[in-house]
Amino acid sequence: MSELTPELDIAIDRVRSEVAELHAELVRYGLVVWTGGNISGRVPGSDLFVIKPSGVLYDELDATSMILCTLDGTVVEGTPGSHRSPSSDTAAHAFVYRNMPEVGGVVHTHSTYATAWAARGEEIPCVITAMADEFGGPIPVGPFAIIGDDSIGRGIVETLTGHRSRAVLMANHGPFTIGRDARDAVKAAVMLEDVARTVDIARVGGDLVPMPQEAIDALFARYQNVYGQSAGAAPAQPTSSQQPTAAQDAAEQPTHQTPSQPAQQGATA
Ligand SMILES: O=C(CO)[C@@H](O)[C@@H](O)COP(=O)(O)O
Repeated sequence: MSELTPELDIAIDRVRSEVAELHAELVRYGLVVWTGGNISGRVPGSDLFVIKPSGVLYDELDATSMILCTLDGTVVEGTPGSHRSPSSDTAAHAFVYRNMPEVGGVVHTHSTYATAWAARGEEIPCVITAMADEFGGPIPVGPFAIIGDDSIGRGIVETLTGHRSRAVLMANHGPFTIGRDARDAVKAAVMLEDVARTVDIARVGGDLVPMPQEAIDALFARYQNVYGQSAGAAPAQPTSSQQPTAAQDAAEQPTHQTPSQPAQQGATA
């Protein structure tokens, strides 16, 4: 296990806070009921990840209730939250982190429309530009696997390795999503449920109209590389009515020189 240096402690605390806060997004976007979903985040530069405790209500979650695990899914004893059992899906998340080094976050939900496609064992065809943007093609179905060993994680890795999609519909179970970090994986889960609902409703009304592959490729490339704000985008300037007065300016001058902050990272796709 990684040596617990002060720098690593800071990184762990940052991931704890982010993963804890992101669970509220699952509730906000209607992706979970009760405790039926989980998020984990890899601690960058280490062989550790943070995951939610099993069966704990989302409004009881905070940074200290997250559970620190090694990449084999073992709880790091003596760390905050380690008195509880980690998520039922800890083995699956750990398997993904061990086998997909580029993945920094994993999410699992039973969101309604995505889980309905999983119940049919049917991939979601890429028939809307929102899918091309976010997933670059269809949302694949993974094998039926039950909790208890590496089978769910193995199914996720075998399905998503080399696939553009950051989401997989595990047959008869529900969606798992991956991302470069936990926030990216949560975004994938949110966008997945949106497109699953749209395509499901569209299909009720009639035949789905396929999109040309070259259009899907072009949309995916644009969205992944151009959409949103560039990293160096200047922060929004206040409008004339919001111009601070001289007094406000003076009041906001720091009493000490703080190091200049890097330009605000713009929102990215
Ligand atoms: O899908 C399942 C159980 O089948 C779990 O992912 C879900 O209930 C959430 O469990 P946890 O609270 O993360 O242990």
